[in-house]
Formats: sequence, C-alpha cells, structure tokens
Amino acid sequence: MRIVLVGPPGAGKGTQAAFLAKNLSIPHISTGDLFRANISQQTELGKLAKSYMDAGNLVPDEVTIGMAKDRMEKPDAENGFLLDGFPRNVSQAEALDEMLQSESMKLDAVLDLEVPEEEVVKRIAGRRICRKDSSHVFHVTYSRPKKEGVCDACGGELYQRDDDSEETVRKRLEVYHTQTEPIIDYYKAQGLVVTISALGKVEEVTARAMEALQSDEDGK
Ligand SMILES: Nc1ncnc2c1ncn2[C@@H]1O[C@H](COP(=O)(O)OP(=O)(O)O)[C@@H](O)[C@H]1O
Repeated sequence: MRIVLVGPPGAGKGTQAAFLAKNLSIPHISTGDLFRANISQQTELGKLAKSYMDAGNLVPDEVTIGMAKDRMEKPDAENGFLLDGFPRNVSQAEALDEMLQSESMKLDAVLDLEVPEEEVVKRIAGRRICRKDSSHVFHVTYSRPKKEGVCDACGGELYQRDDDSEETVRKRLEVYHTQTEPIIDYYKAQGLVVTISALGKVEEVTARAMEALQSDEDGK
C-alpha cells in the first residue's frame, strides 16, 4: 500500500504512522525525521533545513523533493510506504504524482487526521520527544512521564523540539492552512481522501485509521 498521511502539526501523524506502518508492514517515511537526522549529523542539508524549520516555514521544494525521492527509491519502499509530512504543498504533491506515474504506480489512500486547533497548540507546547525513538512522544500536560526527562517506553532522553515553542507552532499552523491544506482538495479530486478524527487515545485513533483504510480498500 502507498499511503499519505496529512493533518496539522500535533495531530499525531508521527505516532500514528509508526503503528500503522508496523501493522501494514510498510516503511514509515517522515521528511521531518529525515531533516532532523540530517541536523543531528550536521550535514549541509541539515544546516540549510534547520533555519527554515526553526522559523516554522517549509524547507524549499528543491531540497525536500530530492530527499523524499531518494528515500522512496530505497529497496524497502518498493512495495509500499507510508508518507508522513510529505507532500506538504501542491507542487510536492504534483512531483510525487509524476514520480509514481513514471513507475506506473499510484497512491492507495490519503489519510487525513482531523483535530481542533486549540487541541493542537495545547498538545505541541507540552510535548517531549524521545531521542532514541521519535515515535515515543509524551505530553507533560496530561500523560506526564513518570520520571521527568526520561522516556517511559525505552529509557531514552526526552527533549523539546526547537520548533515546538508556542510562537513557532502558530506559524506552522498558518503554513499548514495556507500551503498544506490545499493538497486535501487536490487529492479529493482523485477520490483518495479518508478523513478520521485524531481525538482520543493513541490506540483508538490507530484502530479508527486501520478500519477506515480497510473499508476504503473494500469499497474500491
Ligand atoms: N515535505 C516538507 N516540505 C517542506 N518542509 C518540510 C517537509 N517535511 C518537514 N518539513 C520541515 O520540518 C518541520 C517539521 O516537520 P514534522 O516533523 O513533520 O512536524 P509537524 O508535522 O509536527 O509540523 C516542518 O515545519 C518543516 O519546516
């Protein structure tokens, strides 16, 4: 299966993607994680991306599309993938379509995670992420980790992302509305969009997503 996950920052895309990719036996490809790996390895690409990310802006398409394409061409992605954070604007969506068409492939579904705006700001400002596994996310506001700064799941160090300050979150939301949301209509025109609510427990959202993807497949 080839799936694209969309939704505002803080919708839980990364968390859901990790579970869904496991359930569906396809690789989870997150452009945000690819950028963060480049930042921690201090590559040229990482240095360039960081300035955009810290300001809450999109990294330029020239850089992003090439990086996403390289990752999708890896052997593990031959039979499918779950894209998280890509495409993030209409020109990236067009580039993805062109890339898939040239290989006679197509997307199976675009899963849209819906969450109210107030919830997003609350979730992100209080979130801490594990350095060992970025799908281990904790919210100091409600699921406080048992020991401050330590991941309950694996013992890794928890940190706050540089772009998770309230000011940057507001900018990321604005960028989401103006640049990313239009891809939902772009994909609706292709009949690919499946929308679910991202509220509730992590496992409830995963179950909702699996069910929606399944009935979408059955309906095709
Ligand atoms: N496809 C993309 N195009 C441009 N920039 C991207 C893309 N994916 C990630 N980024 C950059 O990385 C940042 C973090 O993305 P991500 O980890 O997906 O977090 P979130 O979905 O919570 O905003 C974005 O704000 C943006 O600067």
